[in-house]
Amino acid sequence: LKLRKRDGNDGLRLPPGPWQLPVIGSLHHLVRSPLAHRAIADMARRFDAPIVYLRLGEIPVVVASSPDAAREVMKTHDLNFATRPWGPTTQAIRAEGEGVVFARYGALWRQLRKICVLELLSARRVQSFRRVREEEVGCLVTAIAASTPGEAVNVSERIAALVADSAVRAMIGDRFERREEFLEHLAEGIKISARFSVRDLFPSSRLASFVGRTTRWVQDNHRKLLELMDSAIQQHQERRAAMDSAAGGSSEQQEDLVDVLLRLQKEGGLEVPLTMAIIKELILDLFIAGSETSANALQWAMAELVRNPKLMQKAQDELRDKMEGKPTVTEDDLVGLKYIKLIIKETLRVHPVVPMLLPRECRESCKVMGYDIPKGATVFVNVWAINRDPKYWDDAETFKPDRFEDGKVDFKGTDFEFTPFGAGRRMCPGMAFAQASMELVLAALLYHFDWELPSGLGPSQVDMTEEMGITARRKHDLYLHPVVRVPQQA
Ligand code: HEM
Repeated sequence: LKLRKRDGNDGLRLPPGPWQLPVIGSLHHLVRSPLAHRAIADMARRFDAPIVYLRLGEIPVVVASSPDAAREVMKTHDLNFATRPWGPTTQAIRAEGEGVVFARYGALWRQLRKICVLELLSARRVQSFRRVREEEVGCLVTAIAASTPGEAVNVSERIAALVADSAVRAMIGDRFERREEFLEHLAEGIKISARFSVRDLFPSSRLASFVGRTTRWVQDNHRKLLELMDSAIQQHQERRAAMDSAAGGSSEQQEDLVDVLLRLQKEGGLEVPLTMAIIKELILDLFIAGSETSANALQWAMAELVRNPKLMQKAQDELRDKMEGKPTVTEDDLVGLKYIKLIIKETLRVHPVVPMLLPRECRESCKVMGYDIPKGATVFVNVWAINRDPKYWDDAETFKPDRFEDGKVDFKGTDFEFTPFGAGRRMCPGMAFAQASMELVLAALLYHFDWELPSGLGPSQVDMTEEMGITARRKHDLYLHPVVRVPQQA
């Protein structure tokens, strides 16, 4: 790995980066390691640089790799980096409505963001889905308790199904007839979107567009998902109309997120009208942003705990002391529990499921850490590297939830050595939603069961191989034997 010349690029002082080849730029430095966050962390360490510059195909890419660089991107110059790149794949599928996650900075994004923060993902709304979460977790515990004795349970699969089911109920409601079909296409979409799209790296090349089959797959899948959203919306409208006429126009019921959006659309008065296309994209965005992330974080948490039986025991002792044999875990029981929260924080430090945050784009040339960042560059923040940097963390590679006990560092977006949800204007608005679902699931799994590894496997042998999809997830499913300790009341 040689240092690319720092100067000499139109007089710009670009951040250091590896040497480049014509056409492909720095791509060859990443092909051997599909886990880009690791390869780029390695580069930053070798250059001893807080920020790294690469060129991936035609795209200039800058990766902030220290807390100070992260602060400059997400606080000092937040507004300048508050847009997302708009590559050919995004363009192709978001022709009618941008959604919020990949929306460009502007009036539409500002409005959708406000709707997310104030209406869809607010603490009050998250609280309104408490019954959904408790019921779904109850079903999970029942299913695990009923599993065949002596057979290991696929914990990864169970967690993913629970998170997806809870999300469908909160977002589209209990009665969506095409639920299975929707979840299947969503899973397929998540798989395809994780594929590398040649066309996005060479947006001006017609050849890349020709070989870029991924874009077409993504497009087909997206079209199908939109059609399914159409039918969900139609079902909502029919139900609402029936209820309104039965109740003389004053029906009150628990709203799911589609209900909320349809109500806001009807009330009107918004700066940018909420079209059906926007509503559909927004709901899909929330599904994709919300399910994979929380499910993967929970799987990592369980894997870390079986690797560290003493920590698992500590969490179980706290839960079982507090609960005194109560037959079900409810969200009231979580108040005052400390260790579960520390475990979730430490999981997101060691396994930040969105390891380089989502890409931002530099709107106007500016300087970060004294280096020139060209207009149009794609900008990432390598939180995976920052979260494991021994300059900021003692014993950085070790899973130690107790490190957060003094409460000094949190993931709320003000401590730049720890931003698994990002920071600033584009920070994750789903933090409260994620926390509520992760805490209850983890508490129930640890309270009702003890967990044993398949025979012959010691804690240090638990496979922790990582795979990059749209999130950094476990490559292999986690299988464990549950032993019921506190039976759940039917
Ligand atoms: C462990 C769980 C989660 C993690 C680690 C996570 C992490 C993130 C990260 C890193 C970003 C990008 C931030 C940036 O660019 O600075 C993001 C954006 C976003 N997340 Fe989450 N997220 C989680 C759960 C959720 C949930 C449950 C929802 C909604 C139900 C959600 C909705 C969103 C949305 C809408 C955005 C886009 C925000 C924007 O671009 O303005 N996330 N999330």
